[in-house]
Amino acid sequence: MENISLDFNRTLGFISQESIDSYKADAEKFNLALHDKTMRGNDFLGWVNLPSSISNEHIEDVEATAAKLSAKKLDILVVVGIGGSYLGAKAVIDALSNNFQQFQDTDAPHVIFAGQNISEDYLAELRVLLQGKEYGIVVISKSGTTTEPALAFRVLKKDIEDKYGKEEAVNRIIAVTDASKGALRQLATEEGYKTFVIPDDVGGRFSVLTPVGLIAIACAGFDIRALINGAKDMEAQTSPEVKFEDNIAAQYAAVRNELYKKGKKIEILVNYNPKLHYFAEWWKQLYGESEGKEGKGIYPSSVDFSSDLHSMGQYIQEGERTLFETVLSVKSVDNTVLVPKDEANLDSLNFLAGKHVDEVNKMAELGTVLAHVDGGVPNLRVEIPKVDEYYLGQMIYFFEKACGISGYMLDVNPFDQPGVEAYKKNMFALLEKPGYEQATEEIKKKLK
Ligand SMILES: O=P(O)(O)OC[C@H]1O[C@](O)(CO)[C@@H](O)[C@@H]1O
Repeated sequence: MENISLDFNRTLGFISQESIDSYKADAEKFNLALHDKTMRGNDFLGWVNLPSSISNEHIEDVEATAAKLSAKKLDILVVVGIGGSYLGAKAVIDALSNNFQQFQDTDAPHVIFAGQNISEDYLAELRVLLQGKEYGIVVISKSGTTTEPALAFRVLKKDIEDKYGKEEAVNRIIAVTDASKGALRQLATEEGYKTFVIPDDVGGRFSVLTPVGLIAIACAGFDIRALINGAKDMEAQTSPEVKFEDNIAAQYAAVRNELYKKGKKIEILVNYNPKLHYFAEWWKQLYGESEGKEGKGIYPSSVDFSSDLHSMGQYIQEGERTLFETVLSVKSVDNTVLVPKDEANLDSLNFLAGKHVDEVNKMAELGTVLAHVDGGVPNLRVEIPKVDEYYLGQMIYFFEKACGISGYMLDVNPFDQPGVEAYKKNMFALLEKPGYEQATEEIKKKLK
């Protein structure tokens, strides 16, 4: 069985192999610390051995729940959540779905999302869509109190109860939340929703392999066992028993930290497959929320190539030299399109006649890497044999483990997110939430 692989040779013109190797001791120490739970944030390390600890009974429970919902012949499943409570599911479902899935008649429901923004138009247009559809809801919140999903669910809960009646609505709602605390836990218990627990020791951005991601991915009709198996294999391949020189998670952490020390402050995750757009969104939260602390951290960015070569290509080629790229390179595609010969050849593309379109994409990828490296942008490459559940599972765990090691190399706590509270406090003060009277007064003075 092939594995995903990491190639950082096109960073060696900017940093040395010796400098990368100098991270060996730290990388191995920090990897071990993730398993021994001996460093900061050690209350949130449940993800480290999660893949190998998921029981068959749990998987069967998730699959049975998905089957029960699907038996209702749902047109749509609405997943309500924000941040890590939706990005993992969105990333995996998008990566595995037909590019035009919304126009496909499939046995599985179309999975769409809500509560990931505060757009009145989005919610209004979703409500209209749902009126004419058979649907269910998965509402996900680890804290159970995040405003965006809570607001969306308050609206959608009333709608689904109005449409189906209270009793049937309960059969169409699944809650994924804390085992014992939070508003969503209380609501789910009072209403009698089928609930799944987000383990206390797994933070949102690391929770895609818990019911947070698994329920929606299973309802979308995808193979969560293969996803978990990929993650399980990568858990083994990046364990502390695997030494630095063979451990791609440790190496990725070392290379990105050495590039950061050399002034490369922005990492751009690059894909050449539009289905991976939301994988980058998931990766941005994972790294941005784990490392952006104490005035430090690589800023995680992303582009969709070759499309964004026509929008961001100029900056990446010739802008401020604080960038490096990590390219997600998919080895094999699922379909075949050959370039046809055209007698008139007005577009002068007959030199491509008979080639696979993916061959053009691959040469665009290689040509871009060479141009960007020549332009002063170090390049790493993660090769993925194909985009399926198994290799997505490998990718998820690879980036999670590397993130933990990298955050410790940066000397931050990778597993908290104190900075996310600032906007919430201001928002509640401006909305005059009860209990925020003093904050309201202060913020209004600030606005005068
Ligand atoms: O699942 P919850 O508790 O609603 O949190 C959603 C997201 O909001 C954050 O807590 C940030 O506010 C993320 O860490 C998390 O993934």
